[in-house]
Amino acid sequence: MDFMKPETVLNLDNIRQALIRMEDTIVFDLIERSQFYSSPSVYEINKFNIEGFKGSSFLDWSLIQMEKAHSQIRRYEAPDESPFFPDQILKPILPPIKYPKILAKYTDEINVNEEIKQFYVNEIVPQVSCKIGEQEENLGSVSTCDIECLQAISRRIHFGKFVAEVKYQSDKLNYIRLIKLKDVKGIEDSITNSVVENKILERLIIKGQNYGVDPSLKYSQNPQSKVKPEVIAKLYKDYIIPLTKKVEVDYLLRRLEDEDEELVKSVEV
Ligand SMILES: O=C(O)C(=O)C[C@]1(C(=O)O)C=C[C@@H](O)C=C1
Repeated sequence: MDFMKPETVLNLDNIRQALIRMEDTIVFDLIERSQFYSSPSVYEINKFNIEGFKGSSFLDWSLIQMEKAHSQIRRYEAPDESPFFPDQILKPILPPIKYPKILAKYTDEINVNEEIKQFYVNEIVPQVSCKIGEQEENLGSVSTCDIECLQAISRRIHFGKFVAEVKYQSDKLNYIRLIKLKDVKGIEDSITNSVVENKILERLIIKGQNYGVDPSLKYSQNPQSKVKPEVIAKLYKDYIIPLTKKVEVDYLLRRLEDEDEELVKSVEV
């Protein structure tokens, strides 16, 4: 898909292909994280005395520095990128890109990164790290690895906005009615496709089994998967897919803010 060509983005098959490709990134990033100890110091508030950063963790501090640098190279101008600290990012050094409008005007306000950070730290880290505890010399590596994981998961989850936009466009009158009724359950049901969800979970098990082992050991007695494939599938089932759906619902609930008023009025509820 090409963000300069909205028709390639607003296509459910293309979006689902992109989501499948993102599974690879996420699975590999989690495998990277599994080399390290859980490292609670990275997440503890005020663990290190960093000037001007009272109330933050070392991870937050690292993430802010990274987002400042990435914002200057235009990362957050792309419609598929959402910063964790939107009020801290800087103006790009490179000239702005004029992306055509694909999503509704309030898109940047739909941001679940705080929830992503919470489940990443509280659920993912303890389940994927090789050991509970820490190794002082690895704290920096842990935080850079965490940033990779968080950015990949955030991009995947916020892709829900594109899914929601396609679904809205393909069944506008029904969605306008559901949105006017504030029928959250109705919207949730209409965006849910259990067949697609089950396929994702099955595929993740296979990816975890294949990507997580040294290919030369694949047929040995004890190939030792680096992250248990079931753990990856369960993280998707319990957090990544539900949060993607939350993004879709949150996006749709506001969709009439960017719709023709006459059309909205004409839909009876
Ligand atoms: O592919 C879709 O239709 C989506 O809405 C995305 C997604 C997902 O998170 O992968 C979420 C909800 C659907 O039930 C199926 C899959």
